[in-house]
Amino acid sequence: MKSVEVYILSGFLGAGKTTLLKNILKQEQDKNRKIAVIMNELGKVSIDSDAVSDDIPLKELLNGCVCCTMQGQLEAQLQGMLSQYDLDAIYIETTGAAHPIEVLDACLSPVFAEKLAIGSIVTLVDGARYHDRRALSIQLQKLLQEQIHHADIVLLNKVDNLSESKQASLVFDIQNIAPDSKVLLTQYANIRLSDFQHLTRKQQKEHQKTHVQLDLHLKTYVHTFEEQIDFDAFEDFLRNMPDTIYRIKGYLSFTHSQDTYLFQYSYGMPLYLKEPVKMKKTLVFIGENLDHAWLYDQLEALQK
Ligand SMILES: Nc1nc2c(ncn2[C@@H]2O[C@H](COP(=O)(O)OP(=O)(O)OP(=O)(O)O)[C@@H](O)[C@H]2O)c(=O)[nH]1
Repeated sequence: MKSVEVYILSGFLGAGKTTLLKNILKQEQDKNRKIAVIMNELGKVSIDSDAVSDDIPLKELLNGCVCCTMQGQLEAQLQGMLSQYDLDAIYIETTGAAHPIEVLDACLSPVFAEKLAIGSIVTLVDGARYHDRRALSIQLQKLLQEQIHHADIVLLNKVDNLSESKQASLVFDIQNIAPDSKVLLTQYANIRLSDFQHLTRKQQKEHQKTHVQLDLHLKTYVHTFEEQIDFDAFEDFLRNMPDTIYRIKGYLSFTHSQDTYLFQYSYGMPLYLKEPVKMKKTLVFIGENLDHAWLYDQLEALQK
């Protein structure tokens, strides 16, 4: 019986996991391989699921992290996919707060032992964020380190935001943490399947368990706008919000235009992309110790 390859895409919030997944799915489809995707998001609503075309089986695990509270659900999803489809590979996109080994553990249930072949753990690192990692809380720094330490391949991504000397020093730092891992410098997570498929998996190393809810205090907040908002006021809000908001994504529409925009924010960088389809105007925030009442008031005020 052939076994289904499983790949785990890991990396901190906004590092480029969905960008990588899109690249990979295109290459897998060009090779006519049958692929399924499991996406795990910390928030209650899914923003990234559009990255996966309708002909690819997709299961979403929302509002929690597979590495702690949702391991059982991941096992159930894997089981369901294996019985429903004849697959070549399953990709699991973890939340930015996930510990890759905990996710791996959930895939190693005795129930699947003969059906799944763990391919590799691919960890993405946002170059500029990693360079400034000391600004993050100790727990988050530890998490970034663990995500790198357990990777079979590390992508130092967003190198377009890094000077050559910073790139070199970060590769050195990463190789110190993960001496046996392959490290690639990437822009928009542009790699080939052969870069990460059929790597020899390392032995599982000892790891320190880091739970999203208990240790990291990472919280999510979801806000839905009824009305269009003022663009300049929104940009002011972004400049003034606490720097412990690490990630925002969702859909917006502004008073100056009839268009809907997909909005992405990671590590200080906002990005607005015109969205052809009208979407509910919902933003998901992820950060440490989020003050929900403050966010609610600030965001509601943007509609006035
Ligand atoms: N400048 C630059 N931006 C990038 C690069 N790769 C990804 N991005 C952008 O970074 C933002 C976050 O990328 P995603 O792929 O959504 O990141 P993610 O890790 O899936 O994010 P979460 O699921 O929220 O953890 C998006 O706006 C991407 O277009 C890169 O190499 N350079």
